[in-house]
Amino acid sequence: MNNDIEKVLYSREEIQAVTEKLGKQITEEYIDKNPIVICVLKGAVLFMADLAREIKTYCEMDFMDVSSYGDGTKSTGEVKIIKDLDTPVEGRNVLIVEDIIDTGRTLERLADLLHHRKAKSVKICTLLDKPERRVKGVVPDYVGFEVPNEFVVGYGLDYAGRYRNLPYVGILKPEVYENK
Ligand SMILES: O=P(O)(O)OC[C@H]1O[C@H](OP(=O)(O)OP(=O)(O)O)[C@H](O)[C@@H]1O
Ligand code: HPA
Ligand SMILES: [Mg+2]
Repeated sequence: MNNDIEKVLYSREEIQAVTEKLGKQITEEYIDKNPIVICVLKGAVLFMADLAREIKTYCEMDFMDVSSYGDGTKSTGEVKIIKDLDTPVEGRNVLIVEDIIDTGRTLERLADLLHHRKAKSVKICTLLDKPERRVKGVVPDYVGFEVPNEFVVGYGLDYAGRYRNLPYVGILKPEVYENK
């Protein structure tokens, strides 16, 4: 599995350090606000699990399964909601946790939906931001790292369902997906 990686971009230690920093900022901002922290499945699951332990104030967690990449490396353009939230968001402060913002389509769809449901505030925390590929005007409030315009995997991010379990984020060798 490690042989399919061209280059490690962020090590486990670097991810841990940035997650602690983001957790501190989020803790300060959300003290006494009891936010609903929403994990966007499946990619954000590892980041959510680590970030949540760095949020040192009351919060609730919920999960939403959204998919637009299927098994490929290109956005299909269609954002499918596979599992919705269990918690009503009306009047609540909501923090969306993502692994990556790429075209911005997923986040735009989600943020619109939460505003439509009358959330009091909607903010976004993403481990990775790939601004070069943006087609929608989504601007995250908390960002771990800005990544180059490459298909990255690991620490939750997949190609065709694989590599989510890598403890680091790396660039996948193009031959891995070009030979498909
Ligand atoms: O900004 P965008 O171009 O919309 O891309 C970002 C989204 O794409 C990935 O999800 P994916 O659809 O692959 O689902 P997954 O998390 O289950 O892998 C990623 O986890 C983000 O949710
Ligand atoms: O670079 C990426 N890697 C994995 N999944 C993704 N979903 C959007 N961009 C990416
Ligand atoms: Mg994916």
